[in-house]
Amino acid sequence: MTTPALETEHAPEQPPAAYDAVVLASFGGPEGQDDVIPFLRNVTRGRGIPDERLEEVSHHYRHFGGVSPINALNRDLHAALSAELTARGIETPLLWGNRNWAPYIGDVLEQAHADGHRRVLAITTSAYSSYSSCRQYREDFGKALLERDLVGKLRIDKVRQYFDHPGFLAPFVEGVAVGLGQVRAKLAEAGREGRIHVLFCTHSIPDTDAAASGPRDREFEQGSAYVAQHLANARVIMERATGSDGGGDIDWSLVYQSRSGPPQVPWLAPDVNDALAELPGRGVAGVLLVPLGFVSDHMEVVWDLDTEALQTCADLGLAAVRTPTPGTHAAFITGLADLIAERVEGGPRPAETALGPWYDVCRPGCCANQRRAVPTVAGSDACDLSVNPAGPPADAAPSPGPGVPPAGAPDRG
Ligand SMILES: CC1=C(CCC(=O)O)c2cc3nc(cc4[nH]c(cc5[nH]c(cc1n2)c(C)c5CCC(=O)O)c(CCC(=O)O)c4C)C(CCC(=O)O)=C3C
Ligand SMILES: [Fe+2]
Repeated sequence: MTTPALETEHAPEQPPAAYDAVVLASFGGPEGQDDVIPFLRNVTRGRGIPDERLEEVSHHYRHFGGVSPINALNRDLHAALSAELTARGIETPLLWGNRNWAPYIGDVLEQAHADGHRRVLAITTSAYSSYSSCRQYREDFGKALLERDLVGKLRIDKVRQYFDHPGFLAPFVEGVAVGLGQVRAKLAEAGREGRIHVLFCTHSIPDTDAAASGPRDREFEQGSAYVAQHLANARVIMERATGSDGGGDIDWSLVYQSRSGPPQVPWLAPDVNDALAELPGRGVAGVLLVPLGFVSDHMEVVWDLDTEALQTCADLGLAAVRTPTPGTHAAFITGLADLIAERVEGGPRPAETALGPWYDVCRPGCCANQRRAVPTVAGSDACDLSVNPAGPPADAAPSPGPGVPPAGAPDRG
């Protein structure tokens, strides 16, 4: 018997394989008023989010009857993607499970194993690289395998982060092109003149998570793969959406939203509302809000942008339009099916920025935000359960790099 290597070098690409099932993995959300608090407890367990923040966020959900839009959106996405796979002759069943609400990913994986599946491919509703948007999914898969005694019995691989896949970008290019026309029309209707500014909006994350995003052995703009991926996307989108109509002089910036955590902990800034407040003084009369960080119109979009940020625009006298998320846009569904086909049948790995195509197998320590080694899947980490089926060795903690919080920092499993 050979001892498994601690830092097994996998290629960033994984050869195509005969998967028994594909699992669409998402965040999950409450489905009624009674679910709101249990859901928020699931999300924030052990993560040092202040009670006042939870209280505030609970009102966003209560405002919509305690129902997050996310589960219905995922059911639609699941139906559209299943139909697309079937139409292409890919017979692999598409399952759906969430990290924070039923159907829980652990239950879905356990059932998949009971149904005879041995190797599954995960695809998440998260496009970029960071702890929250990539590694936490890998850790939750690992936890599910450990808790359900499935280590070594069920293998989970993962589709690469698809921030710069053509199918994810196309709906934004279209949205910005159409949206700029809508803002211009609003200004003309009001007989107003002034510049238009495009705000690309994404989820804020702690500065330490931003610095730890992506593989440790690569340098990124602003020291963060998460930030660099958004900036690279914004440039491609602006070029494509404005290239032909002379709008190339339109200013844009990347801004952040939905910050939580204690105020003394630094998170990516500026907040979208603070950025908006600066614009009228710079001669800006119209604003396009582009939800670049999000896959569908879930709570972060319908509350933080459509409710709060659009109100800020109204207060400031800015004409504003929010562009669509990819949702079930045909190009996005085609793109997700292509990403799955890439792993089932092989084929090209398209990417629209110089940063990608991203890794099928995450590099050691990629997006890790704790000193302790947490079991994962779909990586070349020492703690990857497919590399070390016995679980992470005691000395497998990734060496502390930039962004790794000191020992004793809140556990965010
Ligand atoms: C990068 C990122 C994405 C984008 C990528 C992706 O799409 O996956 C995202 C998506 C989402 N975040 C969501 C909801 C929440 N996120 C929270 C808290 C946090 N998010 C974080 C990051 C992200 N989150 C972080 C660093 C925290 C702090 C706590 C921690 O370190 O984990 C909290 C706690 C309360 C609060 O503080 O807001 C809630 C309720 C929902 C569901 C929405 C719905 O119900 O429709 C979705 C899709
Ligand atoms: Fe979140």
